[in-house]
Amino acid sequence: MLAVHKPDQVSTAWVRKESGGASNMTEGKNIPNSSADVPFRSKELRKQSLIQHTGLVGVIDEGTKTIGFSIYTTPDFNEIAAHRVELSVISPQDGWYEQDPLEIMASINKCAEEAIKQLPEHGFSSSDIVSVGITNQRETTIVWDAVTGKPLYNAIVWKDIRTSSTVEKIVAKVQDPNHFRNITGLPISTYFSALKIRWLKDNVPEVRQAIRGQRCKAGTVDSWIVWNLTNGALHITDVTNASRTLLMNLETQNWDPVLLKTFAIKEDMLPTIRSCSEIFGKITSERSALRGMTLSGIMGNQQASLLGQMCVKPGQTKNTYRSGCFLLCNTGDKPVFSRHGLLTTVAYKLGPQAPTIYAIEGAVSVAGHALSWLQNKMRILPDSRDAEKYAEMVPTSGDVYFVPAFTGLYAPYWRQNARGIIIGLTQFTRKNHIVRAALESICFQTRDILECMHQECGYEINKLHADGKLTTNNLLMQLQADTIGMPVFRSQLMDSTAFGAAMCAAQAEGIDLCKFEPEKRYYENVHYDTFLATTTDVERKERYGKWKRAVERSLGWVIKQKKTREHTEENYRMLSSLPASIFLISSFAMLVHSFAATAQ
Ligand SMILES: Nc1ncnc2c1ncn2[C@@H]1O[C@H](COP(=O)(O)OP(=O)(O)O)[C@@H](O)[C@H]1O
Ligand SMILES: O=P(O)(O)OC[C@H](O)CO
Repeated sequence: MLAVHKPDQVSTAWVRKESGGASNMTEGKNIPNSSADVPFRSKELRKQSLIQHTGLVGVIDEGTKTIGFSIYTTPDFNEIAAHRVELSVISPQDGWYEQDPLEIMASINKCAEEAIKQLPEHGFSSSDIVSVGITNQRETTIVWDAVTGKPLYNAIVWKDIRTSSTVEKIVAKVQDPNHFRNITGLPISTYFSALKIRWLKDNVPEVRQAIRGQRCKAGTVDSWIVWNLTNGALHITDVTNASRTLLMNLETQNWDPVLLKTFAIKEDMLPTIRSCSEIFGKITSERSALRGMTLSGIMGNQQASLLGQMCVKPGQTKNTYRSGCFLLCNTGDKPVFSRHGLLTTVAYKLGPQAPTIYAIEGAVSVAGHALSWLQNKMRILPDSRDAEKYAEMVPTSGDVYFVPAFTGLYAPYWRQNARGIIIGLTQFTRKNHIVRAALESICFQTRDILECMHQECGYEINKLHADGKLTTNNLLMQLQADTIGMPVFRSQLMDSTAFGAAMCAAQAEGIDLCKFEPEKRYYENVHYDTFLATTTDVERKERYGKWKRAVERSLGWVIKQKKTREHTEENYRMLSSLPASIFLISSFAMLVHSFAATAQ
């Protein structure tokens, strides 16, 4: 059941044609964005407000698949100019995902240049941009030479699993995948940057050489962008990105000496950790059309969308549906440590003196990516945007379940040895059933995480905020409500991530974008489409039970990790080179940490 939801009111039927914004969804190589492509889904929301503008904010949105630069008016939030391009992924081996750091910078520069060119037609110029914010894919790691400014290897992308065997070795040694959880909030997993930096150090001679010469810098993509935009003057990251490295102490919000020692990473390689919203410095790169502008916001993209969705009160939860899915639940100023596989992360810190707000997160590695796979590899979908049309042609998935564990399963399972399965096939199964099962897999994985969140935090989560490209798929949204038995509020803002990042950047300049309160937003139109559940408890229980059985069958498929370069490199001795004493030190330090925490 689908309804348009105005604040405090569920109104008449939603008309699909009004959703609009299709041009923003284009998956072409270059994704043009005209002035008509303001970030709202409904045409009615595109009305220019009559309020006095207080300057423009630019946002660099560096996603895994798409890079964009958008320019917004303040204090209202209207996207008046934007340019987006797709970013290539290099996959030299199964489970390896890399991106070219130079392509990242070239794309950012291109997007900024093209977006700025659109300003005069709206009566603005680049000098009206008062601040620039960055939001980026998290965990993805880049190392570069501080002297030449050149990358020393490709970026290793968050979902890359080349360090699986290292993870297994560490876990075997410490006997607990959660050994560092009460320091970092994270399990030991291929997902996080520490493992990637360590791999680069052990496997790339140029990196080792640069480390020896004290010229090696490492960081997540935000740091690489800032370094380049400031000609190497700033090596910084923000606390949300730092909280995804497995190197940051959640309590002190500094690099943790024990973890640095454990992964043999020198602190001087790493960026300084700053808040999400402050005046970081000026953009000086002569390659950038943003030269002379102030950089004042940095946030990991999933935390940015939590903020952009206005999930500012404990218990408020959002899910961003993109290549992966990322559910974050705001837990206020106290970190909640998970016992069921969720991550504890920094949600935001809106200024050096502002309180740190935490979130608990469940990450799903494969969501929209499953549709891309059906499109590009299986070729049963002409385009992932056709998924809704294909899935609607059948009333159910025909009892087919699809567990897209292409690189193992993330939360709440954290099983690297799982692999994808499609189960329940009969002679009547058609491609439409499989497409529908792929959509349902996104919904079931979301439910897995929501159940955990409920158990971990005790919050009565009774609605889910949804955003991300995939949410244009109405059937997906309806299936989601039907799977979890609660309303799904689809944001009318096309891009909550950019909104969160824009809020951060604007705030440092003293401009409040919507004051972080939904009711203070300057536009008064529809905020959300609401999708209401149409299933009964019994139906949900039965289908979810089957999903769980399918997941069971996907676990443990990989008996031994495939032999990769990582295993054959003579010089790769992560754990053999890791003296037992380090683990003793780390265990001792953990005891001290726990003791300190208990004493408070
Ligand atoms: N209109 C759509 N309908 C269904 N799926 C879509 C649509 N647009 C994008 N996708 C899916 O969303 C994913 C890409 O979203 P995007 O936000 O560009 O990715 P990323 O977060 O990785 O940068 C792809 O996996 C694609 O399959
Ligand atoms: O750009 P996305 O949506 O793939 O974001 C990736 C996440 O930040 C990874 O943790």
